[in-house]
Amino acid sequence: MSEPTRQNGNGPALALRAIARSYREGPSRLQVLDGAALDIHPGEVVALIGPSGSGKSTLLHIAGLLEKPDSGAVVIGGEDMAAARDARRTRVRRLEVGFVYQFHHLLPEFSALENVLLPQLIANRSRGEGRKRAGDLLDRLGLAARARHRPAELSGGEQQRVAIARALANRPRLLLADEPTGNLDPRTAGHVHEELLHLVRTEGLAALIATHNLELASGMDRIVRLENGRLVEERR
Ligand SMILES: Nc1ncnc2c1ncn2[C@@H]1O[C@H](COP(=O)(O)OP(=O)(O)OP(=O)(O)O)[C@@H](O)[C@H]1O
Repeated sequence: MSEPTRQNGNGPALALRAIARSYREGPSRLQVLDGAALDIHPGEVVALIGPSGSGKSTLLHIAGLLEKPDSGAVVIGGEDMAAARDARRTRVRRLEVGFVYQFHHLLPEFSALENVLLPQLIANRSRGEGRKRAGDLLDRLGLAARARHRPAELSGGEQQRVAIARALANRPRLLLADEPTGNLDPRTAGHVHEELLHLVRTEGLAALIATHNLELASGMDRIVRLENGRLVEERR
């Protein structure tokens, strides 16, 4: 199978076009997304805001190829992944998309370093190269001394930093994050958020970060708000 091609050029890293998604709700359907559209260019960090239940997680799952829209296009690197076959979607998801959740979802029996190494082994990177990348990312997140610790031996902030390193391990073009600091105390959340932004910027990624925290949102390049199933650019 061919490698996903990097057609960065001047095109967006992610383009969402007319995304619709509804869920069954008893006898009727709940239209969560109804024509949502968004372009994110390489190097851009976009905050995704909207009230609880407005569809932020649904939108992130669709952008991250974890879920399919009912209609619309999800263009990653110039290719519409909504129309792609499942094997292709899985491959692009593994190599091109990094995901950070509110809870770390690290594998408890593995060390921090191994948790960052694993997605690289799944993507067929050599163990040596993978360890180097994992060590480098943990180092940049201030976790050099914690690399051999298991998740249960780490603080909440440290666990989220490992989850961030894991998301970036395969050098994705796109980082998607769903309340990545929502489970941390405000001070730690601020620190981890700054480190996440710094890494995203130095790696030149595009990022879409859902947050309820308007202060964190205001530090990003743009803010988009989910409203009645559509994305509205927030004026600043
Ligand atoms: N798999 C599903 N089946 C049925 N309904 C769903 C499913 N996933 C989400 N929903 C519904 O879709 C709506 C949007 O949910 P979603 O989790 O995307 O919102 P959100 O903006 O991320 O909310 P929060 O800020 O509370 O995390 C909600 O009403 C939810 O109940």
